[in-house]
Amino acid sequence: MAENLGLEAKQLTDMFGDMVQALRMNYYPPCQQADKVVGISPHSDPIALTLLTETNNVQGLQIRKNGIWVPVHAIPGAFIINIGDMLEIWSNGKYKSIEHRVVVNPDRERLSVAAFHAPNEDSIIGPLRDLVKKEGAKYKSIDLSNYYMLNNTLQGKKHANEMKLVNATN
Ligand SMILES: O=C(O)CCC(=O)C(=O)O
Ligand SMILES: [Fe+2]
Repeated sequence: MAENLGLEAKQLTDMFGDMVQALRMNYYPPCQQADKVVGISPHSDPIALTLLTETNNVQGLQIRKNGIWVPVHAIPGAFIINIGDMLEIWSNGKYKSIEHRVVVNPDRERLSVAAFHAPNEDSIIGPLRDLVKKEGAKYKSIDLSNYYMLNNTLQGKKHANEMKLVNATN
């Protein structure tokens, strides 16, 4: 991913410092009125990178592409990799975090495990210096504790959008 940005791999991996990994297990009971509810509201993950697995192979994850909800057909047993808001910010907007939601199934329960990857607490969240030199910063730089204090509701791409500088073009 770093090479694709014209950087050395180390420049991106160094951003994680002593990396933090957090696991979330999600359980979505079946719902007879599945079309009237959501399993998880639309959001992007505020961290850097998510590895996700649908443990009982029931689909339900959808990503928002060009304003349209697209179902993810995961290969059974494979990880789904989602880019989080931090990677969008570090890459100065070259990588976009993915907005996603989960719909429920009328007949079957669904289980998933998400492994979130983020830097340790003394990190600064902001665009990588070499990218800023070339193209100017499109996002603010703030320390991690303040970053996590940004409104943490599940509401679209909250963190990425709040970090965006007003004059940035994309
Ligand atoms: O259950 C899923 O497939 C997605 C869960 C999710 O988006 C999350 O835990 O942040
Ligand atoms: Fe998520």
